[in-house]
Amino acid sequence: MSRHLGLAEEDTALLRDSGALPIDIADGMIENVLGKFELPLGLAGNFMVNGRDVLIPMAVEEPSVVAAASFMAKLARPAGGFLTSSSAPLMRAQIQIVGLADPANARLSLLRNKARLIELANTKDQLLNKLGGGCRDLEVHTFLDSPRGPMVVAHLVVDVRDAMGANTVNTMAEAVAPLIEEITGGTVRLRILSNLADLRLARAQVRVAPEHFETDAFSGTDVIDRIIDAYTFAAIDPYRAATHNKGIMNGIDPLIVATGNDWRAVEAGAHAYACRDGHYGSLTTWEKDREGHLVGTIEMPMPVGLVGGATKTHPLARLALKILGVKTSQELAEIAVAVGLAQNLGALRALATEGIQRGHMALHARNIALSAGARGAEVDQLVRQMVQDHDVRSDRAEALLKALREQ
Ligand SMILES: CC(C)(COP(=O)([O-])OP(=O)([O-])OC[C@H]1O[C@@H](n2cnc3c(N)ncnc32)[C@H](O)[C@@H]1OP(=O)([O-])[O-])[C@@H](O)C(=O)NCCC(=O)NCCSC(=O)C[C@@](C)(O)CC(=O)[O-]
Ligand SMILES: NC(=O)C1=CN([C@@H]2O[C@H](COP(=O)(O)OP(=O)(O)OC[C@H]3O[C@@H](n4cnc5c(N)ncnc54)[C@H](OP(=O)(O)O)[C@@H]3O)[C@@H](O)[C@H]2O)C=CC1
Repeated sequence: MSRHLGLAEEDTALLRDSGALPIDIADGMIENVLGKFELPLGLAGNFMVNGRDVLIPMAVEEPSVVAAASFMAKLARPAGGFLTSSSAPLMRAQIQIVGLADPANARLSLLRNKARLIELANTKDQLLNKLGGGCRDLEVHTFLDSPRGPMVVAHLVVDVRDAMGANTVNTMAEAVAPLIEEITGGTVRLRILSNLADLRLARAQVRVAPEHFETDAFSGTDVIDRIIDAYTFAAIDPYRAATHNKGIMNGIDPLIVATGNDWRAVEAGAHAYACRDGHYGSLTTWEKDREGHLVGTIEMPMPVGLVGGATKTHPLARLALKILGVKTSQELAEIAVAVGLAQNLGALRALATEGIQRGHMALHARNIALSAGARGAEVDQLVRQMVQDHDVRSDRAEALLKALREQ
């Protein structure tokens, strides 16, 4: 496996070693370090993204996630896998201005001084400028009747290149605050990025022919219609959309965690974007094309980096990026949404046909066996029995284990 992944000796040792994150590095990452909390790191296969085969490292505790993603990536391959694109890595930093008698006037004064403000912001990150990034634009939003009086919010729009960019844009926002006060005569309060990263979008699309969905119980066309009904349910009903989008994040979060990125930022952006039209809806769409093939798309914010945060400090995050073979944050973002799309399809296919429990519980049975106290070969024996009997429960696992040990 290591040879197939092109890993060096030390990479393989890192994966085998339970001490992949040295305690002194962990101690430098956060405060009051007590120890380390580990998660399984799996590898989803079969993914082809823009014609390139790519293995997906996934750090996750939930069974059947890696299997479902791999399964759907396999179904996607005959029609070319996933096609992706993305916008430039643009993040927004917000600067809140209060105490203004004349918000409309303040807005125009800020826009008149746009070039000065951008220039000042760009003095804060010479390296980013050299790399082709930097502050690109200024937007000004006015809230005339907030419960605390008028409020003006300036947005710095910053190309953060291969960083997630929170620290980068926060530094810029703090740097321009005094000039903003001078220009507007108001008082600056918050200076912080927005996690609604709606200018940093990643997109993926996939196409699957009906024959790949065919089973003994369902025709391929029937499965496609059922998947589209399932999607429509999420599109119209926020109670369903929350679960549907959770299924998408089942694929995305494990990749974000494995690469040392900030999953809270990705989650916040995803759900805020899902209600951009004033209605919480699906992050994906599922339709049938003229040939009767199922076509799925996803478009959502994906603020991820290859530098900064824990991406460089956590040894396994570096290794995950090496396995992915990505060179830019945009490539990583595009792969992340492709995995989210595959994961969504996996859940919809199962839910719309046989139901989620058979496939999920068969894999979850290992967890149940482990928590009942089974170890080594006992785990497989318990799993085999529970799956065969369609009876995956803790009390059953405990009873089976007791009987096994008494033999
Ligand atoms: C679980 C499966 C894939 C079984 O599916 P299956 O058809 O019973 O299994 P199979 O043994 O025939 O395997 C089919 C393929 O699945 C993959 N596969 C199968 N097993 C493995 C494995 N161990 N490791 C890696 N890959 C695996 C693999 O690609 C394999 O093909 P092969 O390689 O054999 O040619 C299927 O039942 C499935 O996709 N279920 C959906 C599971 C799911 O979505 N889980 C997420 C958790 S539920 C949740 O939290 C979200 C939800 C559901 O609420 C979201 C929503 O409501 O929208
Ligand atoms: N609301 C939120 O989401 C918040 C998140 N955070 C946290 O912020 C962290 C991410 O911030 P981020 O700004 O990415 O991290 P860093 O500040 O650690 O890294 C970004 C810096 O890396 C340098 N750099 C080197 N190579 C590149 C390159 N190719 N592209 C871009 N920059 C490069 C840049 O300049 P230089 O080295 O010269 O500075 C850049 O400013 C995460 O840990 C996140 O959890 C923090 C606050 C709020």
